[in-house]
Amino acid sequence: MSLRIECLSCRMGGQPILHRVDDLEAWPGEITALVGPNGAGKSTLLKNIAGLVTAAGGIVLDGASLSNTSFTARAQKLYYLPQDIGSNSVLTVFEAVLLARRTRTSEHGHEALYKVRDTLRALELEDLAERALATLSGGQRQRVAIAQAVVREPRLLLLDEPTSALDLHHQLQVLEWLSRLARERGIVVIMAIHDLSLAARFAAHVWMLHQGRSVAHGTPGDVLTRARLREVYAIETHIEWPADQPPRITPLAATRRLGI
Ligand SMILES: Nc1ncnc2c1ncn2[C@@H]1O[C@H](COP(=O)(O)OP(=O)(O)OP(=O)(O)O)[C@@H](O)[C@H]1O
Repeated sequence: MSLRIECLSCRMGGQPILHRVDDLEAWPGEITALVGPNGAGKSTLLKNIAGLVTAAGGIVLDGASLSNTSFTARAQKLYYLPQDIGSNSVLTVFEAVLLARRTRTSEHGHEALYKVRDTLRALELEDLAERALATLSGGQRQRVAIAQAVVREPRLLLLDEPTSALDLHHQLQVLEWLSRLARERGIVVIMAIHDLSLAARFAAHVWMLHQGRSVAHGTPGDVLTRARLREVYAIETHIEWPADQPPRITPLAATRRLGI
């Protein structure tokens, strides 16, 4: 399975948001990082792929256009994890993840319970299994949302800043686990992310958006250059690609005052 974006344009609130975003491809077994400054159009692009927003242009999954696929049929193939996942639910963590599993498959009995337990264990959520969602911290809630996404076993996983609320341990733990899942299950994972060091470390491909346009795509080394980060993010950076350590992209200074 691969996903291809062809000449995608989108308007929201009467305004053009995405402008002919073209020639982007994501492959199974790998994480594709979607990067760009605030308002670049990352969430809008993910919502387009998920079918939550109407767009003109092509979204092609496995050679077939998703644009003509019903929302229900899309939901069988993909899962979109939004940026805002606030919840006041009285469901427990276990019930919420089980419900996510059961709405995806019709399996009965122990299999769903095993899947839920495995997923909770992988995300270090076992100790929270009986807690109500409404009582969790932001980072705990975010890990439950990731569990709800993954337990459904989608073929295409769209994650909007999935590590934004996580501490350093859980950022690495979750991204290592997602990388392994992508590899083992052959899932296409597309993840919007602001931390460029994590993008460089975990993504095989990077799509960069700026002002609703695709400005670069390719390997992290090709896309995340000092010159491009200066142009797109208006920052000076120090970038290292050590052979024996993870890549480091350190922001040094903003090169112009941001309008406040
Ligand atoms: N419902 C809407 N109506 C009108 N404009 C919208 C709507 N949703 C988003 N926008 C605008 O579309 C542009 C892209 O927003 P989007 O949320 O896709 O950006 P983003 O790259 O995900 O940003 P961030 O990094 O801040 O999450 C922004 O200028 C935003 O204000």
